[in-house]
Amino acid sequence: MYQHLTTLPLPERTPVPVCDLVIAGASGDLAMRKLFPALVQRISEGVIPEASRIVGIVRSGETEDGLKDGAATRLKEQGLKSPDIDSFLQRLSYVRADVSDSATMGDLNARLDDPGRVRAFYLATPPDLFIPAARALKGAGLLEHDSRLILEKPLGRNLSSARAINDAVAEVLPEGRTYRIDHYLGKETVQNLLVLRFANSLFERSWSQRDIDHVQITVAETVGLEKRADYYDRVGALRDMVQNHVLQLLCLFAMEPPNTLDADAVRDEKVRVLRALRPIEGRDVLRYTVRGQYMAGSIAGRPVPGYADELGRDSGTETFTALRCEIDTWRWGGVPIYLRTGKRMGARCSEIAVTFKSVPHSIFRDNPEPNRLVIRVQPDDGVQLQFMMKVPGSGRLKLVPRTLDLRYDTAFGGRTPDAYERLLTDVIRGDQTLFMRRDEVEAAWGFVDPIIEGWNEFYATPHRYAAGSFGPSQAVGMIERDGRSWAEPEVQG
Ligand SMILES: NC(=O)C1=CN([C@@H]2O[C@H](COP(=O)(O)OP(=O)(O)OC[C@H]3O[C@@H](n4cnc5c(N)ncnc54)[C@H](OP(=O)(O)O)[C@@H]3O)[C@@H](O)[C@H]2O)C=CC1
Ligand SMILES: O=C1O[C@H](COP(=O)(O)O)[C@@H](O)[C@H](O)[C@H]1O
Repeated sequence: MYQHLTTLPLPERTPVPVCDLVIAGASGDLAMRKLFPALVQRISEGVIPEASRIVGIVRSGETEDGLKDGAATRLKEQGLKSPDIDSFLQRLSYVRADVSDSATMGDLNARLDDPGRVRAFYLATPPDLFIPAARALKGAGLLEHDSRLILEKPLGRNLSSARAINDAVAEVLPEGRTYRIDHYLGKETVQNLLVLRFANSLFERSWSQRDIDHVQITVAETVGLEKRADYYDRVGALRDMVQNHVLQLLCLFAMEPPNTLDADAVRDEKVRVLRALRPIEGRDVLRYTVRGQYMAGSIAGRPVPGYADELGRDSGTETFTALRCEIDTWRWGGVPIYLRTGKRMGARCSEIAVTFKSVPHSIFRDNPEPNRLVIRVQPDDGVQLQFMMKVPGSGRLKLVPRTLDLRYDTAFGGRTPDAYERLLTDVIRGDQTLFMRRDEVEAAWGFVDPIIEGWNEFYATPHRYAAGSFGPSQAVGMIERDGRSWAEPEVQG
């Protein structure tokens, strides 16, 4: 049905210039699972030019050959092909340095001997290193020319620590060369949200309180702590997922049309959404938020332990949160936006489900169900539109809801690039559209901070939910109080 689409050429973008990409934290989980695979892919496709170099910063005493063997093993485990891995390894070298100490960066400085190349430093390190690392790189003279600095999330753990990082970074390089990653922005379907909204007049005209009853944004994961127990237990679901990924989805969903696709035009509109979010403060957290922590349960028939067992101790950290938000603007006034995210849920699913208002008057005996548009971010990325149809042959116009299901893979075929593939090449190209500007990050913390303060005062203990469910019953109660119910994501067997 969508065969003709597969023959359309992909849009051309400006070529990626030759670069030196330096990764601090090159032996870490993020580098091994996300950054290296993305680079293998981009190099094998010829997107990153051959002359480019990847330099990993490590602190261990292991030899370069040993480090490369370790990287090759991890990449093979992830299903990447040996010739592609070899091609990546030819461009990869390591230097030993402490990224927070400029005195240790002599070798790195010597390695970066071509000022004509685009130079980017990726801090895939614990976030408490962002300030000392930025200063040390500056002190070593490495942030000159057109150098770029890439910062991973989470940027701080509240507004004041985020500001401190942003201030320190601003002292060593301008905002135009600072790339704050939120990898959700690199996901194809998240970018498709811009196209869906602003390249189709059909939707934009209905995109407001006039036609939309409510919106549900779900980012559900089946994984638990993985190997990040210490990090996660200090952070929790609100800081780990809502402050960044979930609020970014909300921004792209709700923002006004930007005048152009320029980085600042898009980011100006996103920041307006964040600033218009109605604060949830004090005791309101009991009404408009839910905290949860998973107990033992089963996912897809497999038993999984509870959070405290995985962690090895009791904890008051939330692994699930649901919020009822409102955006105080003319476009969105009165439209509840329900957000929920959690670990160890019944299915992995990220989606934005939009429920439109019911018809004002039904001329049928059956009441038509409201139209629903589901923007599926992952898995099975695509767009589903539910509307009412007549049951064929039904004499009295019997109505049923049916869904038009447009899936990315069916529409386009081929492989969908991982978010980091897109983001890494955007840094090298110098395109900041899919990166968070400092005011965005700070506005997001400005919304999240009062919730955390309210939790500390009034809501210290999260409710329990069984692993494999979609969160605690209190989250169901929160939406049912409004006479609505959660859209249950499809559970995969
Ligand atoms: N892993 C993930 O899926 C995600 C991670 N992130 C963020 O990415 C960053 C990295 O996370 P992750 O890879 O999981 O963490 P890891 O703990 O696995 O890796 C951290 C890396 O930083 C290195 N490092 C620490 N201190 C220094 C230093 N002073 N100088 C040089 N290198 C140093 C470590 O080297 P050494 O081995 O010598 O200690 C290690 O390679 C964090 O900010 C995290 O929040 C964000 C999203 C997802
Ligand atoms: O940033 C993070 O994202 C992952 C989820 O990313 P996804 O691309 O797999 O949806 C999450 O598991 C992790 O806790 C968080 O730090």
